[in-house]
Amino acid sequence: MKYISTRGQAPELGFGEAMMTGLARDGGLYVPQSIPTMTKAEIADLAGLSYEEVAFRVMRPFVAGFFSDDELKGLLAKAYAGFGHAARAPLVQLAPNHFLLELFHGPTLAFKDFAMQIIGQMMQAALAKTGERITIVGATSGDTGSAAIEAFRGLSNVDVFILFPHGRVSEVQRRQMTTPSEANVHALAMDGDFDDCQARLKDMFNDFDFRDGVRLAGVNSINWARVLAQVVYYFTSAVSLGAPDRDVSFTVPTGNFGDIFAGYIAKQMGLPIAELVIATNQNDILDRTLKGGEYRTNGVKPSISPSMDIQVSSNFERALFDALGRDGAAVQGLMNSLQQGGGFAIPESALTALRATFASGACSEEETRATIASALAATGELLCPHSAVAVKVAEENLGDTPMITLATAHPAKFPDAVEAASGIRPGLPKRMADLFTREERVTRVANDLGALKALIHERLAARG
Ligand SMILES: Cc1ncc(COP(=O)(O)O)c(C=O)c1O
Ligand SMILES: N[C@@H](CCOP(=O)(O)O)C(=O)O
Repeated sequence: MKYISTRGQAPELGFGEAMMTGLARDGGLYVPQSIPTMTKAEIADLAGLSYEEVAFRVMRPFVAGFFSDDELKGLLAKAYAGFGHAARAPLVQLAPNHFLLELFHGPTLAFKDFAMQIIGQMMQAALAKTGERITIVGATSGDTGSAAIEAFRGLSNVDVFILFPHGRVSEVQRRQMTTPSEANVHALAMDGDFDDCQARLKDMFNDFDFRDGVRLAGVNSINWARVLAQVVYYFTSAVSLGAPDRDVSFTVPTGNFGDIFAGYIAKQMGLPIAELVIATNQNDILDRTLKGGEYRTNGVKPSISPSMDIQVSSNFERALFDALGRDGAAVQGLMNSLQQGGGFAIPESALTALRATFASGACSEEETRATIASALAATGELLCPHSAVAVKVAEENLGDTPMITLATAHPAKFPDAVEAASGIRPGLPKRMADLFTREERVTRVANDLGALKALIHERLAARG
């Protein structure tokens, strides 16, 4: 399996190199040269298998040539052993044709654990083969950061620097990132919003002296391996509702577009997905784009679903690449317009292709709060604000096809917002009971590339 860049100018890589590289050297994102498909019979055979076994069958063709079957099975077993639910991603029914896929039973209580736990295992196995040491820098609006720290804390050959927007993540999210005491964990609270954090991360990747000097690696969804691991739960949930003999649709709370892009890959692989519905909060750039044809940023507005406070949606580039007929030069042109002018118009044929796969809807702050309350009253399910955004948009898109809505975080990560909406203050699991009394370790940093690079160099030198 070979991987190519969405901007067409970076070298083709195998799975291991693409995973360790992160951002392509032309600024693009790696995608498989072609998508392996599963037959109807192969999909039907997934029924009744464990999550790990489905993951093995779905991921295997993408990693073949880098990990042997036995290695992959071993890594998957370790990755999901720490999840707090035997099914890993249980499906609960909300209404006759509406199901909720609970993706918050991992160690940090968000869907990010599904990919981060296996990427942690895969990267460690890759490093063991080469004896290298790497520096991970991640940008987070709250959940990727803690999941990355959890996956890499305490390793002697990996340093993890996490940039999060100062004052714009929940207290639980912040403490998950600032209370680990391991010396290889560096939490950095940056002035600005998530888009600024992600822009500085990409700047670091595009500075080859810095990138090569620190052996920079990325664990955001710019890393193809992150997207790949998220494809699996589309299969487990759809099969449990009758796929491949029955179509299903998905509604996905969306920010950086990694999760819904994983659904798009599942569909390409042959899973019968009727609709993929993008659900946004008041940062509705993707909804506006799908409806109006113009991708234009208008400033990040802080919301009660802070992990989705994103306007520059990194993985949308992967969808555009396909919609533009895999024309890397065309993608590069649009990305230049985004960087220089804050947006671009999507060519008509690409827009038609996007609309053939994706639907969309946006949910206001008020609607988010009302949905937390109404879902609790109707079903007993206490939703986090991100999941509530998706439930609201899903409800507007219900039809004859079963709808699966992704619940991406545990409500206890956002206790203030959930309590204000429902009157119930969700509690953290026992293993996290001391989160609020643990000592925090965090460095406040400016939105300044030079200063960030200097700080990372300084920390690495101090670690020896
Ligand atoms: C809880 C939660 N829901 C939804 C999202 C959006 O996912 P994506 O960025 O893959 O679109 C995020 C962040 O990515 C998140 O942390
Ligand atoms: N919502 C995310 C933003 C980063 O997304 P990623 O999937 O690209 O890592 C977060 O919680 O950090």
